[in-house]
Amino acid sequence: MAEYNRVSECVGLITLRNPPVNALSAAVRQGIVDTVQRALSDPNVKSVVICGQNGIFCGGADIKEFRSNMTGPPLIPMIHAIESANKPVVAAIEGSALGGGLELALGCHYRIAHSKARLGLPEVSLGLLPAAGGSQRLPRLIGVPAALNLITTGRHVTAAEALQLGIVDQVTDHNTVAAAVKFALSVAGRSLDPRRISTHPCPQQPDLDALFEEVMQKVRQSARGAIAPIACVQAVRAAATLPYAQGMERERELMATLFTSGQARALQYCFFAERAVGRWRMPSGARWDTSKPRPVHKAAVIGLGTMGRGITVALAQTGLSVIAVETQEKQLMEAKQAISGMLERGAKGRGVAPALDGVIYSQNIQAVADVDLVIEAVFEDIALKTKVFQQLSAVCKPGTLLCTNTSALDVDQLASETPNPELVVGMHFFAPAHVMKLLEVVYGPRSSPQAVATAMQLGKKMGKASVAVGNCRGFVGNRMLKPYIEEAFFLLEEGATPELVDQALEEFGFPMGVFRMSDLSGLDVGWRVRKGDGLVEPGTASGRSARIRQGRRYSPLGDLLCEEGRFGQKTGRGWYQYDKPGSRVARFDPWLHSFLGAYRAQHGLVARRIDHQEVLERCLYALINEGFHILDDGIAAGPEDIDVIYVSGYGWPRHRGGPMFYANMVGLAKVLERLEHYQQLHPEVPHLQPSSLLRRLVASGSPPIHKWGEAIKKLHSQL
Ligand SMILES: CC/C=C\C/C=C/C(=O)SCCNC(=O)CCNC(=O)[C@H](O)C(C)(C)COP(=O)(O)OP(=O)(O)OC[C@H]1O[C@@H](n2cnc3c(N)ncnc32)[C@H](O)[C@@H]1OP(=O)(O)O
Repeated sequence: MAEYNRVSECVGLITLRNPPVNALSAAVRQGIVDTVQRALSDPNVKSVVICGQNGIFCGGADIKEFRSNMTGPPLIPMIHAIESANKPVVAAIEGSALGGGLELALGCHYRIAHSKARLGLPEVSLGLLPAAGGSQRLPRLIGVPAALNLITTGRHVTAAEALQLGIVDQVTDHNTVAAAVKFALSVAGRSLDPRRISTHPCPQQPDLDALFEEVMQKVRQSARGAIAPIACVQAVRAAATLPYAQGMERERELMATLFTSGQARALQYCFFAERAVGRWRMPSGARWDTSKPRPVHKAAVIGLGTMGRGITVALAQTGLSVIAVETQEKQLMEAKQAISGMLERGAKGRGVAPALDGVIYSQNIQAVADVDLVIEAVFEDIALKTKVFQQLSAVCKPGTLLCTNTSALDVDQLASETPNPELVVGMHFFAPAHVMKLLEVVYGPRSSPQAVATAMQLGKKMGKASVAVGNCRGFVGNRMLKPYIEEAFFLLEEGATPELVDQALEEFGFPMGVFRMSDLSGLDVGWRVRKGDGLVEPGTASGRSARIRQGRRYSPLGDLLCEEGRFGQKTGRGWYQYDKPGSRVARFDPWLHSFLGAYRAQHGLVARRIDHQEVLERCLYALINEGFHILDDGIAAGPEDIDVIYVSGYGWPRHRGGPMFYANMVGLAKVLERLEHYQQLHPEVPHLQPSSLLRRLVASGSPPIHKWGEAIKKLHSQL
């Protein structure tokens, strides 16, 4: 919908009305077409202003419409009609002008923005390109290099940067609509030809071919298989080399391919999934909209190792006052220096003052007496954490929320050691905690809805993709990672190499394959866990029985590497070799390959040829299968929760939508069939046994992913 008013006697004011972001739905497009026509045909109107209601200009095309039959007037002729108008049309940009919203503004003759507004063409992040003329108009307005940067990254720019680039004509700190109306009056009657961007050539650019070649190479490298960034470069190239009409034809062709692609579906699914996980719910029936978070003004972090430092920075950057506690003086001093450095670097990047005064350092746990929330980040040891929780329960004011940063420990056990288990939740941060997007908020059976709501809200404030998950070993992310890593080990035993496995996974789109990732995080981490589980035995035994532990197939390869002191990058040796400890470039290691040969000989294993397809099926389907177990157990509320966790914290390629979305795309019946196939070949591997939920979903006709929730409920009620 678009509302029309005449203001200041001779300015037609068009207001887009489609909460919450004034997306360009069919009704809004129709409204714009009608009101523009009305303004242009009214002889009393000398100029026109277009704005959006509720302080937001326009969030772009209505993404929900993309999966239905599009009706209503198309965007391109609508924008063209505005640009060809014989009266000046001014866009009054508050809040956001994104995607089709900015394309609409580029069709206007002038653009006035509020200083807090953000502008951008983020279509690439939805697997698309700015196909309402944006890929053709923006390079003509701001030049090819700047347009390439904005269109291929989808980044949003501030009003100040937009002014500097020449996207907007004026920035105001005051009422944007009033400024735009005043501006519209001042330009009434002026020639509009120079203001019609589509009629301009692109600004001259020396050595265009070399520029495009360089950009294309960079984009291919960072895209990791995503096709939209490449199409964006091709569309801008058309703008730079073809007349406008032909450029528009190229834009249309490229968009036609992207629009129906699986990648666009995956990326748009991620967009909505990220928003859906904020609407969390617990098996008890508690939900986001019925649970009120507690106000948090002051927080504390206990333990200032790598995780505690990152968490302190993340909290301080939200403007909270933070008490950072470390009992050892030397470590406290080192942490203070490191945290100050991180705050300073972060503030520099964001052009703000560092929140150094927001952090108070203390060696004494008593200092946290009056905080609203504590995040304990001491060493991953249940006895130590229990002790800290007992101290905190004695020291903190009544009602203080006690959060534990743990990647695998039992949150409920910890809660049961405190007098108020309802105040305890897990907050599983990922290293480095001030950088990584993901936060798993872990609730136990006794966590109160208010405690979960508070942790979720705090996560959002810290800019995290926060996902509420149930309490189980490894929660969601690490629990699914276990079968994935185990399959990779088994593949090595059977004849694969770390290079082959990593290459298959990296070609799939992971930034790092499983072995390069393990080298980065440290092989000793898993070793310690396996030792704790009683799985590690001396490596001298041979044969099949030496590779069966606790009744299931077990590969001791990781343990054997650790026994050699090969902990990964930090020791300069792991699954690969590195120039020196801490170096990041992984190189082929002849030692590792002869070690694998000797290991296979010792255990009577005959190496066979393994292809990329087997690597992907075994590693990914084992991980996905665990995802189905997690859904069946009610640990994750829906497939979106799992997918957001994997895309934002585990490097799953976003253009493949997350593991559960991927399973849906591949076809549940196919995933089931391949799991059954591998399970027959490896009966001693329980994680290849298809989950009963997967079987039940296939038996009920493999409903599409957005219907899994209903299907799971129905299937559970039939049990
Ligand atoms: C045929 C096509 C031809 C031409 C090409 C044009 C293509 C496009 O324009 S594609 C769309 C490009 N626009 C975007 O990618 C912007 C997406 N939106 C955002 O980035 C943000 O929503 C925002 C910055 C505009 C506002 O952020 P915030 O205030 O944090 O709100 P939320 O993100 O939580 O969003 C609130 C609510 O609105 C829904 N929503 C947002 N944008 C759209 C949209 N473009 N279409 C449909 N719905 C949108 C969002 O999903 C939230 O609702 P739910 O919580 O119910 O999911």
